[in-house]
Amino acid sequence: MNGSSTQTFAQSGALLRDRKQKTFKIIVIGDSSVGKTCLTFRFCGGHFPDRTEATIGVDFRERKLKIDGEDIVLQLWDTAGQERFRRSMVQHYYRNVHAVVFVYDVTRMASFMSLPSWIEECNHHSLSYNIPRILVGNKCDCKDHLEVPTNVAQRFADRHSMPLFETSAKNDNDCDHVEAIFMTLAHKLKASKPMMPIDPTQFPPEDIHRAEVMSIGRERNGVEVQNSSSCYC
Ligand SMILES: Nc1nc2c(ncn2[C@@H]2O[C@H](COP(=O)(O)OP(=O)(O)OP(=O)(O)O)[C@@H](O)[C@H]2O)c(=O)[nH]1
Ligand SMILES: [Mg+2]
Repeated sequence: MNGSSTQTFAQSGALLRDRKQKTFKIIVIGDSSVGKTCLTFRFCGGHFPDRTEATIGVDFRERKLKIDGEDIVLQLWDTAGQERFRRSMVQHYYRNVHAVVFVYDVTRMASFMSLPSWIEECNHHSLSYNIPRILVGNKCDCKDHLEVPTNVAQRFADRHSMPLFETSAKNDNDCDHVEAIFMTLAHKLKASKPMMPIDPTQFPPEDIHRAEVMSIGRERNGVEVQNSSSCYC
């Protein structure tokens, strides 16, 4: 394992630097404030970020891994949970996706209740049922504030044929490790049918960057940008 990095669209040209390297696009979706940014930052940046703001559009984070002697890149798309910050980007999220991570907050039942609508959005964008999908309950460190019992989440996960992981981007000592979750996914992806490297003609970062900048401009002009709410514990 080596070479972690976090980056935004502005730097994303680097993602295309080696077309032969297998790159897997993983989208991370779920309600605002469930901890998508913190989870992806923990895996790619190696620690819990000091502070986060609500994601606007999407942020890229990527990490190179060596699996069975082969270099692969996990490219995590940390998407915005707030509808107004994701509207213009949704089409891009779902293009050429190799895996989906659904995130809810174990201390906030509403975020768990929203999961069907996130699944529905995936289905609406014709995502193949064959691509790996996993369910992640975040903020397990807030033990005194649990609202989503594990057995309820497990039943939901079983119904949707997804593995369930409960974790904490902040402190994963007592729960599933963020590292292990993404490594499990990486092994699964690596073992799946041969993947095409991301094709720059179908994945033009410049266009996406333009879309993101436009979206930021619109939102910053029209509405005050809210910070992510903090932990519920
Ligand atoms: N206690 C605790 N707090 C967390 C954890 N993960 C995230 N948080 C906090 O939850 C808040 C929201 O985290 P973000 O990662 O910004 O949430 P998000 O899902 O990316 O939100 P959007 O970008 O708006 O969609 C922040 O205040 C984090 O510090 C965790 O595992 N434990
Ligand atoms: Mg975010």
